Amino acid sequence: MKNLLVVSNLHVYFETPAGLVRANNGLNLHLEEGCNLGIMGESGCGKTVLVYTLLGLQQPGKIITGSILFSGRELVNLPEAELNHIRGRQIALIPQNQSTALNPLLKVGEQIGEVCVNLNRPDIRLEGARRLLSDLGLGDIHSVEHILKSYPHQLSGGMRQRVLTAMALLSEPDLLVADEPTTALDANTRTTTLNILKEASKRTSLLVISHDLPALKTLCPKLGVMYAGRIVEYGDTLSLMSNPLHPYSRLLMKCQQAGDYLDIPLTGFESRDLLGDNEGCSFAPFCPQATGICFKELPLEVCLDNSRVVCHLYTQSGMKLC
Ligand SMILES: Nc1ncnc2c1ncn2[C@@H]1O[C@H](COP(=O)(O)OP(=O)(O)OP(=O)(O)O)[C@@H](O)[C@H]1O
Ligand code: NI
Repeated sequence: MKNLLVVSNLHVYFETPAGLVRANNGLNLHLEEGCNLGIMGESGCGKTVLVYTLLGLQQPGKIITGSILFSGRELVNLPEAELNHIRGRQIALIPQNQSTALNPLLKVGEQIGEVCVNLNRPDIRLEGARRLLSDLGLGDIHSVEHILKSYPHQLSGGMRQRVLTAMALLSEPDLLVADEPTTALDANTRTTTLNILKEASKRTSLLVISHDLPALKTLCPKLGVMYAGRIVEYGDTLSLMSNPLHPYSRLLMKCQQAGDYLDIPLTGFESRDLLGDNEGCSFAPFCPQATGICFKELPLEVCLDNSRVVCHLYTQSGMKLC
């Protein structure tokens, strides 16, 4: 299948008073057209930085090198005017926090109208939004009308999620990025959100960032595990879950089985660890299988059947480099 997104050796650094924060540090990933990809990793490993970099929304003070090919087009260093054309149109975002993502002072219908104007698509206007909202699980047209005339605070979490998803889908994007779509939701809203995203994935490819492994299992056939600014393992979601290869992935899966929540750092890894220019593997200090080389040399990516893993355990065994 053709790749929609190929990220190669992406570095996103921030200059801060404490030093250089290496938030994405040699990150590789690819997403095939029509195939959803999930990314999981504990808090602070650089997931949201990746999302904002894909959308060209990083703040001043950052240094970005590497390559982001989207539909064959290089996004790194693309002029703002051209990025503007891609952002929100070909790549859309459902932001992390649905309760603050909508303007509390404007009715939902007005906000959707604004999106249409920004997209320069007056043709889709509210008619398209009505259809989308109804396709996203509001079969009853009166409910749709009710939503359009409501202020965000008058809606339930599930309804706000439908509105945000409908707004993101209005431009018929090729890629929809959802940053932590189920975090901090009650069980009902979480189920609704998963159904909405499933419906959305009939129209577009999804990149889902989440701590919620069961949600990723439901939505994404492919999974990337992220640690300290890198994807350390990539593969089929089901096989990665049942047979993780990277020692960090093994730890993640074990914690999930035990029901631990990944907002709590599970390795003792802290943001300040992104400050050092590690010679070796960032996970080595926490890795039960680390050997001398892990502290000295950065492991290269190794390709196994359907997966990729960045770990000396596999480079040492003579497996094929990607
Ligand atoms: N503009 C910035 N300037 C300096 N450091 C930044 C900036 N943006 C992000 N960072 C740092 O980059 C690191 C990664 O942050 P990021 O928000 O991507 O984490 P995350 O994986 O999304 O975590 P969470 O799961 O908690 O959302 C953090 O240490 C953060 O403090
Ligand atoms: Ni985040």
